[in-house]
Amino acid sequence: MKKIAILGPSTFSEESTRHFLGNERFEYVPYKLISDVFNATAAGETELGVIPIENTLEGSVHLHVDWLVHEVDLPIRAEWVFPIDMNLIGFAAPEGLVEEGNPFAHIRKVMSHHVVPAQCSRFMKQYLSGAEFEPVSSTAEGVRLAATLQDPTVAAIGPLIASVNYGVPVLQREIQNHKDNMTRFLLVGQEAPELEASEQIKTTILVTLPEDFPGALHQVLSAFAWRRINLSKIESRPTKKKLGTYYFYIDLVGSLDSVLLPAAIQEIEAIGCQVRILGCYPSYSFEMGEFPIK
Ligand SMILES: O=C(O)C(=O)C[C@]1(C(=O)O)C=C[C@@H](O)C=C1
Repeated sequence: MKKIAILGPSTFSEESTRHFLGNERFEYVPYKLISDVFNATAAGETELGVIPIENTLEGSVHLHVDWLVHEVDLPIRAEWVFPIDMNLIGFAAPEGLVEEGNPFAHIRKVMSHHVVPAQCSRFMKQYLSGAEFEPVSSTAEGVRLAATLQDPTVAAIGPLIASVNYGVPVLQREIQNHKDNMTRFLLVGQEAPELEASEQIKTTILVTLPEDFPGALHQVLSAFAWRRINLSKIESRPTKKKLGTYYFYIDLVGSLDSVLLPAAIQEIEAIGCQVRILGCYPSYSFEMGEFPIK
């Protein structure tokens, strides 16, 4: 059975991976940090790893993009987009201590993953302004700690699966700013797993522009534009080699097996761009209701 490294246990990473890849075919190995997920996969402890890469409200997780680009050589094998419903998880105020207008005023500390305050800022401002936020390694880790403390003044924000698995009640469901809060996850690894075909294939490339070439980015974009190749994302990141130099991280809708995409890549290489292919992979969305297991 192939192993998949995930941030976990009981995290959104685990919930989303189980949704898309099921419970039977893979063994899920939980790691405390995303850097451990990258390292375990790169070292061959697991064949594959799952990385949260982008959120509706927060945009790209730059740290994870940088790891993928600079620290490891792990091709992208699939991506999926999963709805993220955040829940306030903890213990109700002891009787007599419930403040009028705010049932959560007794909470003095909230623990969760550091990306969470941005996703729940409205609720936190309204109900948890008197609480200190303590970042921990994952949303589920906050719930685990709350379970060990059994202290009504300490709560967590995380997934329902963590509330169930650690036996800490949900105080308020769906506290994220937007109903459609989504996170995009990447499946990475040296070995390609057997997955069901998806209608949507994506290719991710890194492009470094030649120095002193006016209009180079324009030429790169036009190589895709006139072939009607859709860019679903473009982002510049520092090369980390020289101040002021950047590469472009580009997600393209299309396959390397098509005629047009390799031709566009050849064209931009011809003007002196360096191109690194990070992966060509199926993309799954929650709405498709697909389980990409063969
Ligand atoms: O802490 C978790 O539950 C995770 O799986 C990590 C993570 C992230 O890093 O973005 C995944 C989805 C949510 O956006 C919040 C946290």
